[in-house]
Amino acid sequence: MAEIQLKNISKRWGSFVGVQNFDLTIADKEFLVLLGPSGCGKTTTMRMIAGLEDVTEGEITIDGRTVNDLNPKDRDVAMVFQSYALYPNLDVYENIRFPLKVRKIDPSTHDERVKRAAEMVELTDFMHRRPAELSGGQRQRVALARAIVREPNVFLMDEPLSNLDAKLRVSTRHQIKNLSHELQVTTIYVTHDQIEAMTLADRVVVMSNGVVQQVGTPTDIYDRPANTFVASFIGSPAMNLLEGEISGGTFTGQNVSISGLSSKLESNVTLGFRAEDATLDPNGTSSAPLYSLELLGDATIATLKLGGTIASVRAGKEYRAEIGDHTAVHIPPEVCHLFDATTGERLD
Ligand SMILES: Nc1ncnc2c1ncn2[C@@H]1O[C@H](COP(=O)(O)OP(=O)(O)OP(=O)(O)O)[C@@H](O)[C@H]1O
Repeated sequence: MAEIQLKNISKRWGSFVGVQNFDLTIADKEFLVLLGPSGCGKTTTMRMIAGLEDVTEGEITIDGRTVNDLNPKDRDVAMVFQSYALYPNLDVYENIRFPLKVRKIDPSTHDERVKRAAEMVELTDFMHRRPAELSGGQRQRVALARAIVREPNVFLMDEPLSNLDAKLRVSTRHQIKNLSHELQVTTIYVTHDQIEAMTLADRVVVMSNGVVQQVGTPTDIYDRPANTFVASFIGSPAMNLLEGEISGGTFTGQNVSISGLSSKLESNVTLGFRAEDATLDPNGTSSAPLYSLELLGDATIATLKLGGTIASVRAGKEYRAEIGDHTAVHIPPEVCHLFDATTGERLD
């Protein structure tokens, strides 16, 4: 059981703000992902929870106990880093066993615990290899097993997949998802990869410049981004954003006109729509030249020039056209997201 509360925590180095007023309760057994671009404060937040970085302001509690002044080793958290941090001269078995020795856990339990952790990450056949004799994926699994073997209250994972090649990332991601289901331990996972965030998280925290932009389930964040930063960070391709104005329920801008929108708004807005929500429809209301075409196998992404903006539309896998061809596009009003043109905040 481990509920973590971040009570308005901030981190400053001199006048530089790394993390500002982060306020969130992470439920027991929750898998929370901190997502954002490089330098947005994800690792700093995690290091404050681990006790590797002082908190400038605010309070962190784990199960109701304030841990601000507690040593990392007394917080009952296990960390997995992007660099596996294994001991090169110890074999897999001894690497996994290491935290049990350090914590002076009853030696008669070690063998069973190490074997169980190794089995969970499918390392049973590699117990007597040294790290240099393992692939990157296997090394990361040793690091995972070394965290699991401690049976901690909290897992903190900092970009654990980023040193792996694309295929291994996917299989290790599945393994982490499966492990987390099995272990039911509160986990905070840092990544800048939105696919990892969407596939692993119970809730995602999107950060930018040290500030939380939105907290929600992957579906919330995808379907109702709180602002244009989140809208353009989540989703591949990114959400299309068009500058324009709305009046009497009609948006006009970037050579596009869309009717049937909220008639309450009379202002400059940013209109967003996702590639899969628009169609290349011969009866579409707007026409635009094709800028590029990407064949993905299961679909084709057509990129159009809408006024001064490039926008992507997902078309069928058979779709073909020449660059420069004019294509009609249909953007139904019900798929549109509206944001304040100045602040970027969601309006509807
Ligand atoms: N010890 C430090 N002194 C001063 N600034 C720091 C220190 N550690 C981190 N920062 C700054 O704080 C900001 C947040 O860093 P942090 O490592 O948390 O970002 P991140 O989101 O994890 O990025 P990445 O994905 O690149 O790891 C960055 O601008 C970074 O340069």
